[in-house]
Amino acid sequence: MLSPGEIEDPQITSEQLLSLKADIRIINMLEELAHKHCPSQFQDIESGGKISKSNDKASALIDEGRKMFRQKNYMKALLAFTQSIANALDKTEILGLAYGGRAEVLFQRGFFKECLQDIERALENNYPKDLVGKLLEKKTQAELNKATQKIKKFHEDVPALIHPNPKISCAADNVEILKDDYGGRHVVATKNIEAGEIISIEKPYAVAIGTKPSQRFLHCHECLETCFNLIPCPGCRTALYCSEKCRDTAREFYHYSECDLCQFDFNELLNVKTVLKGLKELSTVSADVQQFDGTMYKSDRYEEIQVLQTNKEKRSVRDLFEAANEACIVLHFLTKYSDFFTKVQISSDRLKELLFHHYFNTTLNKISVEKIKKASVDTEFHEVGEAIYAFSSLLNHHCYGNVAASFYGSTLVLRAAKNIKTGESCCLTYRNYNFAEFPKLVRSHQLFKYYQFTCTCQACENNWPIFDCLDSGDVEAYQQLAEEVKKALSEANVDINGILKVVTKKVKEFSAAEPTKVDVNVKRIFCDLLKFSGNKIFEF
Ligand SMILES: C[S@@+](CC[C@H](N)C(=O)[O-])C[C@H]1O[C@@H](n2cnc3c(N)ncnc32)[C@H](O)[C@@H]1O
Repeated sequence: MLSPGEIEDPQITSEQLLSLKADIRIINMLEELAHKHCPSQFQDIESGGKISKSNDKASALIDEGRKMFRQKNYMKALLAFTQSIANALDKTEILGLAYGGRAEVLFQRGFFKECLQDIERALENNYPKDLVGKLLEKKTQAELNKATQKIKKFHEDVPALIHPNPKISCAADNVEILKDDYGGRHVVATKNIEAGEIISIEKPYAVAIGTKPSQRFLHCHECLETCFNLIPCPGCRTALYCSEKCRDTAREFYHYSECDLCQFDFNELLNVKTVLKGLKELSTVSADVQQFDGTMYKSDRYEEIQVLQTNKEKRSVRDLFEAANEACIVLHFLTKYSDFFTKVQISSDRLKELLFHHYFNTTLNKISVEKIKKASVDTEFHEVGEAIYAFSSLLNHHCYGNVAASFYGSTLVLRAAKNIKTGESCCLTYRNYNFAEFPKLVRSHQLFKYYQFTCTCQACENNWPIFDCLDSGDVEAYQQLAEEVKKALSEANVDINGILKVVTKKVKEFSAAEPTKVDVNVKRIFCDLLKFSGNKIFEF
């Protein structure tokens, strides 16, 4: 793909581009430049070839899976068989063999329910007749062992909203959405909220799985739940799902055309998914329901997503170019290689504009979906993917945020990370740019780079020092608490709720003044503990 540096033209400034006003005029001007400087970029991508499913590749991956299984490297075996399943052609013996191989691995690791599902799938996909007898023996053994399976679900149930907000579908009745000239829309407490209280429980509008094998071969690409026996999209070798339900939902709402893009290695772009889903929604929902009347803020409606901030007017030429270039490339491939325009009534120019708009809208509002690795006072996080949320995106940034995020699959639960007073803004700490870890200069630079604003939070205005220079606080009491946390989270004695009560009590005692080292540590432990009932990493 053409890099923005290659079209850097001293004649153009972002002011001149933005003075063209209409997005389509900006995109067309940048497209013209791209054609002038790199006329072959579409062909370059096309010459990489359409990478479709291949039984040769699938067969090689089965061999790899078997080798890993013999070496007792069960995780690598699982990844190889799942990749083989993604590559194998539907209803072929190779697909049957890949399911059969994975069933063996799942049996070995005690995932009997998943093993039984894969045995059924192997049988439905032409598993070789001479090997069926052995597979059925495994089935009998798995049936016998099913009741002994230890891990039945990968996280606690998503909590319930006890007092729903009458105006925001995913929120509790303790917040409202306000708007001002400086920070735009933001979320404000309408009553005193105690540390730990739920603010919202929100499902994403769209998600995009990460690109690493540990992300894409162990999680559903639609709901981001952990799954050790994913099933493939029958059309491309990219998308994998935890169930037929997720596969069908994805196909209905965005994969209907994304599937054709996947074959050119456009790896699940969040902005493209959002546009495809939005267009499908607009074309299928009746005009009455579609009308955004402002009485209820909804998380599953495109209007809410479309009007999320873009900061387009503050972007550099480089950013504008990248967005325009991506929009033109996606349009080219959709036009040439999919039947998108027979499914959705829209002009090419309008589609380009929407892709351009959502490029910015997504980069500014996307939230990273995390998993937590069990530890005591030093918790590790791993990203599963990225998602876009209509309400949670409205929380502004604070370098010592008062809201904690936990994920259950892709469902995002926001809770107060300390006591929040009526009228106070509810804020997250974007990309974890917190005052204790990053000096003000670094925070300002990064926040401006990613979000185009200058932070004026208490920590920035009052120049709070970084962790090492803070007052210590009651260290003795902290050490005692840290020991209790360690004990409560030790393998033999996991008692999240008990220890959470103890830590919540401490967090509620925080004063409004500059935090001490102990305050910062206790708040971090508190936020981590809130996450323990959500996504976790499981040993396989
Ligand atoms: C994810 S959005 C938050 C919602 C946004 N305020 C809106 O109106 O849609 C991020 C953008 O909000 C604004 N913002 C967030 N935190 C801010 C803060 N502390 N001060 C000023 N602007 C802020 C910036 O424009 C930033 O790019």
